[in-house]
Amino acid sequence: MMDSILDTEQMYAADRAAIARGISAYSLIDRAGVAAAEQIHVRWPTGKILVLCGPGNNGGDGYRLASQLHCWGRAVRVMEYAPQRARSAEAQAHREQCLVALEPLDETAFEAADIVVDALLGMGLQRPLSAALQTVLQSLQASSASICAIDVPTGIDGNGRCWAEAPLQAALTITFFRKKLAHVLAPSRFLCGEIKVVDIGLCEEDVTPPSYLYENQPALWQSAIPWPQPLQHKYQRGAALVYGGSEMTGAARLSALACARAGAGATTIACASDVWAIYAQSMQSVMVKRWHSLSQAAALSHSSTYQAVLIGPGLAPEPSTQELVMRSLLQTQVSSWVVDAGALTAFASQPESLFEGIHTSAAQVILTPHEGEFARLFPDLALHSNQKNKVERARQAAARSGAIVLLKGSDTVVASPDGRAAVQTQSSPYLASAGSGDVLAGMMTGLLAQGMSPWLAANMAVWMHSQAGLILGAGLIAEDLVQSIPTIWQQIGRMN
Ligand SMILES: NC(=O)C1=CN([C@@H]2O[C@H](COP(=O)(O)OP(=O)(O)OC[C@H]3O[C@@H](n4cnc5c(N)ncnc54)[C@H](O)[C@@H]3O)[C@@H](O)[C@H]2O)[C@@H](O)CC1
Ligand SMILES: [K+]
Repeated sequence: MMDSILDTEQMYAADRAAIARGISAYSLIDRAGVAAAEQIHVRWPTGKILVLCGPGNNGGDGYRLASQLHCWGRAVRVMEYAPQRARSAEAQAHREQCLVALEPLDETAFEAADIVVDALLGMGLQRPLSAALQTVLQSLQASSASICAIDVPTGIDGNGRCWAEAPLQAALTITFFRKKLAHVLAPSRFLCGEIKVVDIGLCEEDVTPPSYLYENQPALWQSAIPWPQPLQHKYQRGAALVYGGSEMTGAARLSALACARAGAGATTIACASDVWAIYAQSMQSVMVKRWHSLSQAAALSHSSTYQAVLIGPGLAPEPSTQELVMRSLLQTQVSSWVVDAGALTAFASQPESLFEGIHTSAAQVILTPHEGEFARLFPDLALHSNQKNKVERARQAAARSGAIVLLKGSDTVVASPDGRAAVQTQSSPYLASAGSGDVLAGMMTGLLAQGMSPWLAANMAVWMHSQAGLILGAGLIAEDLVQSIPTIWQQIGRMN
């Protein structure tokens, strides 16, 4: 079973469940402190350590780890922020038992330390930082010390929400039991530096109800990979249809090639007859079908010739596209659909009709918006008009639309209407380039054509796309992503 990712509430609930089955709150801090000390000692075997302890249990972890490092002979100082604040009995007990002298916080000491441990605030952060605390963070950041955050870098909460003008940037973040949203979503993930998850005696059964949020890793979809069988012919591997636009013809061509390289046995582009020659001249392994009317175009997906359809790349966001989507989707016999790009924006003025179409259709649909397209379809869930985190926004969009929603970005989230969600945590900024999304949609369509479920195909395609970005790096263009798909397949093959 894969480790799930928790939000702050789920982590507090898991702590309570562990306490209820007999692990004391004191012992949780004990375990957290010792485990964190081990990580720090391994990562920085030498050097002077300064531990900054805040008023809550995050500070409690700080006192405990300082004692442990002291026992191992490390040079440790402990400085307290807001020592007069009331603290939990367990944090107070660890404070009283701290083997290192407690000093008031003194910013001038930062420069003398090689490693500063930030145990100021953790999951309990729930209001904007005071100006005084922000100044402390600024001096710390300006110092040459390496910063190790306990649980989360001070300034962001466990769900990744930022409460500081400039939250701390850590080199290492040590967290407990499971990663929290802050460790996987952007931009907070980038403030954590390297992330180490340590065991403090909690188990998955302590998470009730279970969390259905995961990191997108091969373990999520590996067992469902549609490896071709020796006796299969090309149509048994899966046939895919890609609707091509009349102006931006490159998009559907990229998608179709990615679809074929993702393993569809036969890929067809369908386009209006006046642009047929453009497609036909440039495609070789991909077939090109022409249509003369919208109803002819829609009818292509009314038979069971294809197992997957991609509609949107290169299509104009206009009423005719909306009509094509509705006409084809409502009577489709193709089981899996990807609706992307122009086919999403075409519904900007009436997204409910798209959702109604999806609910009515026999097909399972994946919507693949970036934040801009998402805002057009789900204005109330858009990034700047909704306080909720990206996972929650995508989950609500999936529930509303009845589709798998793949919300793109440096932390692409795939959310299913049934509540499952996954976050892609490894990605490359070079993927933000023209045509990259067309390749992603094509790869997904290719996997769907081979019979993968939409949930798994969406995640696997996102992972493959990210890997391609990481391997290619600077200088990549969308065409390179298509070319690199065989390399990614080889990489996946070696994992089996
Ligand atoms: N049983 C548990 O709850 C465990 C907690 N652990 C640690 O405890 C942390 C959570 O502990 P807490 O819930 O006590 O939370 P924190 O230690 O993060 O902070 C809570 C304290 O900070 C204050 N505070 C909140 N926002 C503030 C702000 N903007 N400026 C100044 N003070 C602010 C609160 O009033 C409260 O006193 C975790 O992040 C983790 O490090 C670990 O020891 C594992 C077990
Ligand atoms: K912290």
